[in-house]
Amino acid sequence: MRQTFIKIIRSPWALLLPLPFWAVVVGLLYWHNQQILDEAGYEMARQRGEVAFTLIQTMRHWNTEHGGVYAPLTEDTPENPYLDVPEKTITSPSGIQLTSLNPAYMTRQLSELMQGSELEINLTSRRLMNPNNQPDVWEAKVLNYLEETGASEYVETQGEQLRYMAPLYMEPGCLACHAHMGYEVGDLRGGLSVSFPKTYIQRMTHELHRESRSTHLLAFLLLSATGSLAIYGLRRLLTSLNLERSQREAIIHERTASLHEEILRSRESQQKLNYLAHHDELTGAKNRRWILRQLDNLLEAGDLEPLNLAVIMLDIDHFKKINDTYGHDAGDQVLKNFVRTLQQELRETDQLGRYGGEEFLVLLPHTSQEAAWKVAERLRLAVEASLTSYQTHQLKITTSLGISLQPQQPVDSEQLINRADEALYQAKKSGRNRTVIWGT
Ligand SMILES: Nc1nc2c(ncn2[C@@H]2O[C@H](COP(=O)(O)OP(=O)(O)OP(=O)(O)O)[C@@H](O)[C@H]2O)c(=O)[nH]1
Repeated sequence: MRQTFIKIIRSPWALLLPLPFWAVVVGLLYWHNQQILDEAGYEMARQRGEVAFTLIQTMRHWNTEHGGVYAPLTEDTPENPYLDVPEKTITSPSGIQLTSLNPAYMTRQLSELMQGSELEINLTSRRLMNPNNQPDVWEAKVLNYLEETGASEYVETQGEQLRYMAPLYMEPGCLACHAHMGYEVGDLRGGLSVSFPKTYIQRMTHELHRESRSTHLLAFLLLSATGSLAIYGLRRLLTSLNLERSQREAIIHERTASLHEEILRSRESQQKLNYLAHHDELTGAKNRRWILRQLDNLLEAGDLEPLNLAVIMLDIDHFKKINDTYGHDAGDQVLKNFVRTLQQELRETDQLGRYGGEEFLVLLPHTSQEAAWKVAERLRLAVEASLTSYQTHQLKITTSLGISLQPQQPVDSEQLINRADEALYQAKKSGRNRTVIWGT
């Protein structure tokens, strides 16, 4: 989900994303606003119709309350043929003929006067006295509606006209003229319709519509631009975060690698230290400390029968000569080859260690004097037969060996070594390249 979001934001089309989004949102708001404006237009039309109706109705009340009013009898105001009241037409003391105008007659005259103007009114009747009050099709339909629902008004657009109609109910004052038609107080007698061109409302709402359009367009542009800017900012933030992350990853990678190297180095040096703790660096044989401890351990373990542990001390004959003749490096090579030769001849349980310089110790546990002699001789002969290649030279050496055996009366390691050393000394003294057992 998070990855998909990041993928969308980073796509080249992401900056255009706010456009359809805000087009839909602002479009809906605009549509809603249009609905409100249309409703406001309808309300304006209704109020205009209501005002006109109230004015006419107030005049009709006024007329009714006076039991009709007199106006001079003229060609435009003839006697009302549908009015059946006493003194319908009278003559004033000055000889002017005055005829009685009831509310219906007066309304009709007003309606005729208003004809052709922007606002027209029309009086309609349910039970006709005056055929001029015949409702048109729309009015007849609305009268039925008003009678059925008891609604106080009705507004509708008809073609290019907005039409408003409100009911007229029979009032006590009206009965004087209309009782003979069978009306009772409260009966729907007819209605007064008001009509005016739709353009009247359109004129008033046009400006509002225009303003609404430009406001919504502006809002759409601003919101889309802000959205695109926000996405642009987000993309930059993502890029910089990404960069920072890769830099951090590179640093971590680098540090991990160097840490790894460091660990390897320290492991290697630890291994070397461990090795050097037990071995002689030049020859690879066990070192002096180790071989002496090993001897102590063998003696302390106490599982050795007397005369069953042999210690051989051996020394290269005239080794100094090799150093002096061929150099120290040649001497080193001879020492290494010497150890290799000895190791090849020894069992796994036998221990070889460098005692010092060109002197070595071999520990032979569970070995009798006879067996130790054989081993020593085998070693001596192997060394004698070996050759060390150094540059163009093939160097030959011999070795002298002294053997000491653990006696009946136990002795310590130092005594055993001293005895082996003494035997070695004897071997050297008696001509070298030989084996001597201590005490024989
Ligand atoms: N190249 C080399 N020489 C060593 C090493 N350790 C000791 N030596 C040399 O070994 C020689 C031992 O000489 P000596 O003690 O006189 O004994 P040698 O010459 O073998 O004579 P003998 O033992 O009497 O036969 C000395 O010259 C030491 O410097 C080493 O690790 N490498």
